[in-house]
Amino acid sequence: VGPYTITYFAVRGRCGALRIMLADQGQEWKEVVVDFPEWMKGTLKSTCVFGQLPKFQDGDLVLFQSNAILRHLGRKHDAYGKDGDEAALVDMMCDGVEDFRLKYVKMIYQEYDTGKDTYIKDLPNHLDKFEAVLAKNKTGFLVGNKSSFADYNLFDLLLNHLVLSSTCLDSFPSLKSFVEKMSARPKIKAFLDSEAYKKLPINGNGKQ
Ligand SMILES: N[C@@H](CCC(=O)N[C@@H](CS)C(=O)NCC(=O)O)C(=O)O
Repeated sequence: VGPYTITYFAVRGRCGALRIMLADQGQEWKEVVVDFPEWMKGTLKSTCVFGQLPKFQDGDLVLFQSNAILRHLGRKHDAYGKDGDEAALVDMMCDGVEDFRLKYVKMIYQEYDTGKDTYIKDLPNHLDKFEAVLAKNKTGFLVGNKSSFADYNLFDLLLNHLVLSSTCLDSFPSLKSFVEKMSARPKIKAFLDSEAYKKLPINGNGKQ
């Protein structure tokens, strides 16, 4: 096992992308699973910088905020663009994925029953932005010609959306081929096929 430890609830949630990234980069990591009753006692929460999980340890470095963790891993594993300009574009794309993820999470946790259909109807207005970037770049990645943490983040969120609506990518050929290619990368495929991945629900409230 490498230097990495993820402390999180037993869900994919905000650790989906970073687990896929670690797997694809050939890294091993330790999982510390926190159950909700234990979390509610507040002891661990009081030690978390923003009172939330995930917590990520890289040796003595302790990090919170899932996107900061992705950036850290991007820097360490050469998945942050080839130069400063590409790094800026990777940041931009990751922030775009975060905006999209926040909308998804709001629908799942606050308005699943009343808002799911509208959310699905409105999805093309979010997907078309990523479709355009992939179609323009032509390499199969959001930025440059190799995978960055923004790709893993988008890939994870698209997998969630395919569970929500299996046909949602049908009119987005670049997104469809992006998901197919990412899914077929041998280490990602092995991870997605693993029990460790399959046993975890996507979200903490059982909605998907
Ligand atoms: N911006 C933070 C959000 C973290 C977050 O929302 N964590 C949730 C679980 S996904 C949490 O810890 N909830 C329990 C609580 O707030 O007490 C990130 O990206 O890591």
